[in-house]
Amino acid sequence: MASPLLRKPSLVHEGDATIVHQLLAQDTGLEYVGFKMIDLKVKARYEETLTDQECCIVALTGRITVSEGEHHFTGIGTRESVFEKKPTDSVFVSGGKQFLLEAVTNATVALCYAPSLQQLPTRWIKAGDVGVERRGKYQNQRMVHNILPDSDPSASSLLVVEVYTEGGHFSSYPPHKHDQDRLPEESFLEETYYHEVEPHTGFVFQRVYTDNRSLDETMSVEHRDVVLVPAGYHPVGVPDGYTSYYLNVMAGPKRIWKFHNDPDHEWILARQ
Ligand SMILES: O=C(O)C[C@@H](O)[C@H](O)C(=O)CO
Repeated sequence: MASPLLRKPSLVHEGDATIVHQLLAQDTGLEYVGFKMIDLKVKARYEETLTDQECCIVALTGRITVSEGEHHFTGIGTRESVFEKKPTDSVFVSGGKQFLLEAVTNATVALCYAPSLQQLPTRWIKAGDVGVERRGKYQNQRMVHNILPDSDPSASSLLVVEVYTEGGHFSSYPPHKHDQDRLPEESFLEETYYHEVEPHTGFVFQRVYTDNRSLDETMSVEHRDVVLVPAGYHPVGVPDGYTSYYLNVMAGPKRIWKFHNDPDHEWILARQ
């Protein structure tokens, strides 16, 4: 039986847009994180009015114009494939506002949602301002694009990152979790993983498990699948020959990413 945490692309046509994923509270049971993935053909338009959620619009591939009120960010987006491995542009919009997307080329756009706790200015998060971070060693090396990290005060509850993991490597590893609101040791954050794999016929493995194993799901994840992480450790392993990309959205009661490593595997970090 398929895991309830693994969501396959659904391809629902809505006007000019194809909704590849729509994972809102009613679809997932998540309280804080929402996610949509949308494909737009050139010249297609997609409009949305935010209520109590803020949104980070990530120009995943292709070029789009994003308009909100008097703001027009024209032709933003930097890549034709996420596997060009360069940062892209995003736009942050607070709750209560309306935005319009117009595709300048064929485009794929991620809409990342979390509760809007404060009205904040609409902001173009420029590709050039996205922090690129290399983490880990040996087969634990991976590259992270920090689109909306907790050090950036542009959002009230959203956190957004992209991660690249080469074949034969693990990321989100050693396994860590952030499912207890007990700062300063750990924060409570739900998380979604939107995965892409190059070549697209590939797959990765993701395990989501808690200390007492009341949750313990190991999933074969394919190109464009989403994995929900309501709680627990959530490592990703990539088979040889394939490259993994994922986009993470995180949110919880406090906008701090403070994770707790699985003590059984934390020794990985201490290797010389
Ligand atoms: O460092 C990584 O391998 C990426 C993870 O930190 C990932 O963004 C995540 O699990 C966040 O909680």
